[in-house]
Amino acid sequence: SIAADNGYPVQQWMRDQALADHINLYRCNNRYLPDYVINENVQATTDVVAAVSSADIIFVAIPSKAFAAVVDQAEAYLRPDQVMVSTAKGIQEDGFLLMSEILRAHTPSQHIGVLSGPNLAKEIAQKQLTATVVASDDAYTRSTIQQVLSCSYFRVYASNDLFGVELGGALKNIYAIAAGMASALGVGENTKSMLITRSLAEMSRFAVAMGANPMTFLGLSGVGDLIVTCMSPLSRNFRVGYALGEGQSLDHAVEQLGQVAEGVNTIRLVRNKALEMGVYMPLACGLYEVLFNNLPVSKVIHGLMTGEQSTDVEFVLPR
Ligand SMILES: NC(=O)C1=CN([C@@H]2O[C@H](COP(=O)(O)OP(=O)(O)OC[C@H]3O[C@@H](n4cnc5c(N)ncnc54)[C@H](O)[C@@H]3O)[C@@H](O)[C@H]2O)C=CC1
Ligand SMILES: O=C(CO)COP(=O)(O)O
Repeated sequence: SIAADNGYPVQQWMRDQALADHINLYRCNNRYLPDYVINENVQATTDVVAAVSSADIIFVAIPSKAFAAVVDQAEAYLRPDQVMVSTAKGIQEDGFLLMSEILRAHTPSQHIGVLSGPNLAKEIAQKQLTATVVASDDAYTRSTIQQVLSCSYFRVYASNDLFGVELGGALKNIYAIAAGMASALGVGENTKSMLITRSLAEMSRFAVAMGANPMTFLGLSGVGDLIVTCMSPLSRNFRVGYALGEGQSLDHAVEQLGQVAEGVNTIRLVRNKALEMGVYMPLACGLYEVLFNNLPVSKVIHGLMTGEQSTDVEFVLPR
């Protein structure tokens, strides 16, 4: 919609023909943003060939579980000169792949990027002042996305640390679940601050082990996205955590949400990967035990508070 507001013709691909017809007729997506008027430059379609074959830029905004399957449907119609950008914040279980890695493996594009940052969809729809990060190792991709998406309420900053930006978006969902749970349990502000800051330490430790630059976590896609997702009930991951903190089961919390909360799956994948790589992630591992092995939260908190006394910023004073 931002690209359309900026005057570019946009094709929005979706599976549901009735919803596509509704959007084209009434300029409105009732299910997600009933109060938002969709620009005339957006044409909804269920025809993947029509959607991708004439496009210069393709944003893939599909939950990570279905990301590769949808990209595969389009692959035969894609060209190397097209810019392909992922907006998904998750990890594919098979091969522990990031979305940029799927784009690289499943498309001929020479211009791959990711878009990530503190970007709650509902607030962007309200035109709240917002900033994001486009990450790519390709300067053309970065400048093209900055040009197409920047407007009076949306700023696009650039990075060349694709993995760092992408991992920031995926990993913060884990800690948003923890923060939602803490909020439901009525913890103090000191506690929330400790949780968010130690989450950042853990996220950046893991990302560095995966080849990312720790400095990226100082930016919008790191600390920025972590703050918004750990503090806002607009975050679906936060809401799942809140429901768990109120005593609901994980299945019930996810079912009640009715939308994707990537963190639920990401915890499992990251916890296993951390154990495999020997990366110390007490928060993610503790949350995993609560979610999947019914360990009482109080036990996890006790373990965390009495665990190893370590350093504050390990990139300053190593652990
Ligand atoms: N909603 C938000 O505020 C933000 C979401 N994201 C990320 O964007 C990704 C998508 O999230 P949302 O759009 O919010 O999720 P959502 O749950 O609100 O919507 C997902 C959409 O994808 C469609 N979908 C699911 N499986 C599909 C498949 N196999 N083929 C085609 N379409 C399929 C669903 O029908 C639905 O319309 C996630 O990785 C999320 O982390 C990133 C930034 C902000
Ligand atoms: O990534 C987001 C905001 O930047 C959206 O978070 P949720 O997926 O938790 O709603």
